[in-house]
Amino acid sequence: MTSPGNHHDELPTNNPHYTLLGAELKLFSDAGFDMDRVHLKRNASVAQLYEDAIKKEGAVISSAGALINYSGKKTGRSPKDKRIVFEETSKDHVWWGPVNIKMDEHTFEINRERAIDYLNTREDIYVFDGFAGWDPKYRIKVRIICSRAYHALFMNNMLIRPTPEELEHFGEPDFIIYNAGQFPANRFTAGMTSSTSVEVNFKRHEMVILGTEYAGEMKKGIFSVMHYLMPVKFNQLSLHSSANEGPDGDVSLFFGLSGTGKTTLSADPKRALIGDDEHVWSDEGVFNIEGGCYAKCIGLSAAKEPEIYNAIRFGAVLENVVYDKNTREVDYDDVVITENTRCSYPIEFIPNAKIPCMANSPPKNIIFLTCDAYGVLPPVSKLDANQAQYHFIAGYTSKTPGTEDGIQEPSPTFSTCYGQPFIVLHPRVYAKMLAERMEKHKADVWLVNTGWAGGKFGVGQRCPLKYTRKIIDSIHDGSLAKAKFKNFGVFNLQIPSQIEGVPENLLNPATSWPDKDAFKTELHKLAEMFNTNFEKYANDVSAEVSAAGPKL
Ligand SMILES: Nc1ncnc2c1ncn2[C@@H]1O[C@H](COP(=O)(O)OP(=O)(O)O)[C@@H](O)[C@H]1O
Ligand SMILES: C=C(OP(=O)(O)O)C(=O)O
Ligand SMILES: [Mn+2]
Repeated sequence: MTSPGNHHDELPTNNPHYTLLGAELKLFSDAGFDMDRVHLKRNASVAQLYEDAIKKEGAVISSAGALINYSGKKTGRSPKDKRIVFEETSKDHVWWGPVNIKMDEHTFEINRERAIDYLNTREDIYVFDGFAGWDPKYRIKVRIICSRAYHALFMNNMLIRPTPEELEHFGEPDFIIYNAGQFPANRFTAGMTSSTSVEVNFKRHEMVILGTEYAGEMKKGIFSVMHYLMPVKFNQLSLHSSANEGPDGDVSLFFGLSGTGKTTLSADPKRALIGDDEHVWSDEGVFNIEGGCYAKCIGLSAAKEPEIYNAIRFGAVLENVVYDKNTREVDYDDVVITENTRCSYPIEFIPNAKIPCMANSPPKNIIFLTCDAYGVLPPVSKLDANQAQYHFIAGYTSKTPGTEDGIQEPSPTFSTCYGQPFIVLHPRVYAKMLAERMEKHKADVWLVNTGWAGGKFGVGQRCPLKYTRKIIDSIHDGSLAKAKFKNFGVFNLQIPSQIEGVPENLLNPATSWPDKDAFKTELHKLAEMFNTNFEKYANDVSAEVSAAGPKL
């Protein structure tokens, strides 16, 4: 079982799939790894990754058994440092611009070499082989190569974990991430502007990470890859949404930018969790891309979010949290390191997860989560088909502090497809596929504002989670679809007059704001922002969709 120079004899023998042999090993030497020196640890056990992270990276075990790690300087994504390689296979598909910034092939090669050179200097190199996409018809094989045990454990949680048989017959991966995030990029390399670089090469099926140890880059990187491959190669629709399923098999999708409530609201004891962040609406139904969840930990409590709270145990990875040195208890309210404290855990840590994470029916309810910082949009409204298109393309919401480098307070944004940082193709491509599917399967579409509400609920406070949950319940039990609606002017949204368990006053910002003039001013201001933002999409949609926006 040993090959020259590769210290396999030192490895535990109780995991026969640990070792890479022959042709598989040759992929590493061909890539530039110094096989006489490096020590590959492939799909190492959770226990071993814990030990390594503790010994080498200063990780500690929380009182609940999770592994507490730190990602260093970067505690959120670095969208300004993300690049896509401009080459013959990608050039006509990618929506080039501020989201998908071009990088030339040569620069990619320089950075890739730099990453591998750095990895060659490490004592251990961690390899994690897993899948993205639960439906075997559309899944891809992903290989993570990294220098931190913490990153390997993170991707062990976030990708779909292979069975021993699948690992044994894994073969050549469809996509590889080289994560040398501990080492900086060279700012003086042509085309580079900082020492952080997150770059995807669709021709080479590779991604390179330098100068950031924020683990979320890897999972969102794979999401970008799927956001390209699914529509382009498979004609299937990838979605930045969570998904769950009711006892009768009805599927709900929750779209939303980071921090809007995908993870929180999809973990619902009354429903089976399909996934918390990335899905595909395929010809067969809905499937999750990932094998785990990545929850925000800020303000987390057992009382408010018991499913997530209890998922934080042995095997889970806690990032950038503050803990008590004696008890090892985590203080989820302490945000001195970052507001973007996180935990990743395998999806089966949520008690009612649906494994395999897929449903063979199309969604019945589609919920657009928005976090309105102005407190103008109602907590829930019903959208018609044109409004659904309009709002999906507009993607109005707020950025949550800490999720992106440099965002310090909730900042209003139009994040197209409710996930602008991750889309690779022009928004019209995803919007068209969504419209076709919604039309065919007659899904109901709801706009839910989990952000600031007006009146006594407003002023510095988000819509209380317990009321948002009641709203979601009323969607799922069918009562909301049958409710009496009235028109919410300017935006022309249909809002319900009543929902059981929700104060009536909360449902209509026009009445919940104590200062009516201030409300009107804010409403008009937001409507104008919508109209200005949508001008750039005027030629991409029908006249009916364009007309579905606010009217002043
Ligand atoms: N009304 C609400 N609905 C959903 N989440 C809320 C609400 N009010 C506060 N929150 C908090 O907002 C955060 C939502 O984050 P999360 O569910 O992880 O979002 P996402 O998965 O979309 O990134 C959680 O910390 C949650 O406790
Ligand atoms: C991990 C992220 O997303 P989400 O909050 O949607 O899980 C992110 O935006 O970096
Ligand atoms: Mn989430």
